[in-house]
Amino acid sequence: MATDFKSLLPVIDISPLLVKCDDSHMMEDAAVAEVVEKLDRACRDVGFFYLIGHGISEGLMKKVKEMTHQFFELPYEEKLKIKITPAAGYRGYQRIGLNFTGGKQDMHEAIDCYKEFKREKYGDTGKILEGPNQWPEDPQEYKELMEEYIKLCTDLSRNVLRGISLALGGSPYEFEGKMAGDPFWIVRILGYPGVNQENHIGCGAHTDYGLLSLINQDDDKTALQVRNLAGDWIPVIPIPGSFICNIGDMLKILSNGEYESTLHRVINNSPRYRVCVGFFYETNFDAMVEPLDIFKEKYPGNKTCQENKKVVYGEHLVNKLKTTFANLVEHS
Ligand SMILES: N=C(N)NCCCC[C@H](N)C(=O)O
Ligand SMILES: O=C(O)CCC(=O)C(=O)O
Ligand SMILES: [Fe+2]
Repeated sequence: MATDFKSLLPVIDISPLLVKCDDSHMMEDAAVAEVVEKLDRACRDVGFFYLIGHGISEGLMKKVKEMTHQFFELPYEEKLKIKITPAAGYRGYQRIGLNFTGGKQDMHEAIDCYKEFKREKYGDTGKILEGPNQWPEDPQEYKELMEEYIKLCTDLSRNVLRGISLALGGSPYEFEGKMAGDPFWIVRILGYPGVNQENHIGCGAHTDYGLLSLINQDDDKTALQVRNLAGDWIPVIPIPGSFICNIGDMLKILSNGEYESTLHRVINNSPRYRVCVGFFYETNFDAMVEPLDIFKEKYPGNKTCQENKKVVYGEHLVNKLKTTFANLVEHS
């Protein structure tokens, strides 16, 4: 059963897997097999882990956060130039309190971005997300930096998922091809004001929606919390240069419930402003997601998941958007 942990999340050095990630016999390498074993333990016990040795430079990760701080420090009117609206495909800047989780306002502001796609590519389901991303003009190099960063995070996520696919007992490629050969992605650029007496929930308890999340958070504040089976909230103390990785709802379904998407929330108790950039690697937007045959065979005991779960990823995302932005109307 997942989420049975007490304190520190596991730390996984993924570098041996990255060296061999294009070799279909990667599991024959002892160092790769060791990484895969660690991924299995982490995904089974916690659903969250620190990722190190991932090949994205600490300099780039820092620059992304520094520029994000610069953006959120701009005057409100300036930020509103890229305001999120339904007409803009729910892409762009949202003020503090616009995002709802579990029916409550979240104390964060954000820029939401989604992979861009051709109009009508995903029919009626995809329509509400159509539109180009809205990048700020200030800081000037932000768009370019983020596009480079997104490319690196996409490649890294695919490779980490090869390890997770092996960890579940599949080939390295169970989360590619039909399911995620054309992976959708989400980027949330998040800013959390320093501690505030009234409501200090930066982001309420939720699970992430897709396959794998890569969280790049400020090094000097602890705000993210992960819930274990006992119901305790475990703080995720930052490790500089690491990503926090966690499993999303689609991976839970595809794995036939063998791995779970773990609940987490954010409370910035520091007096200082915190930023975090979340990259969310998802299945294909139009994938019909249900437990994979191979994992139904391997884990036949997991009946609840098999019986209840079958969802088109894009519909899952759009449903989440509708509750998250129930207050967002054209003229707000
Ligand atoms: N793509 C991700 N992970 N987004 C999470 C956003 C925060 C939770 C959201 N308001 C909700 O209610 O789901
Ligand atoms: O701010 C964080 O550390 C995590 C944010 C988060 O959980 C999310 O956007 O899904
Ligand atoms: Fe999350």
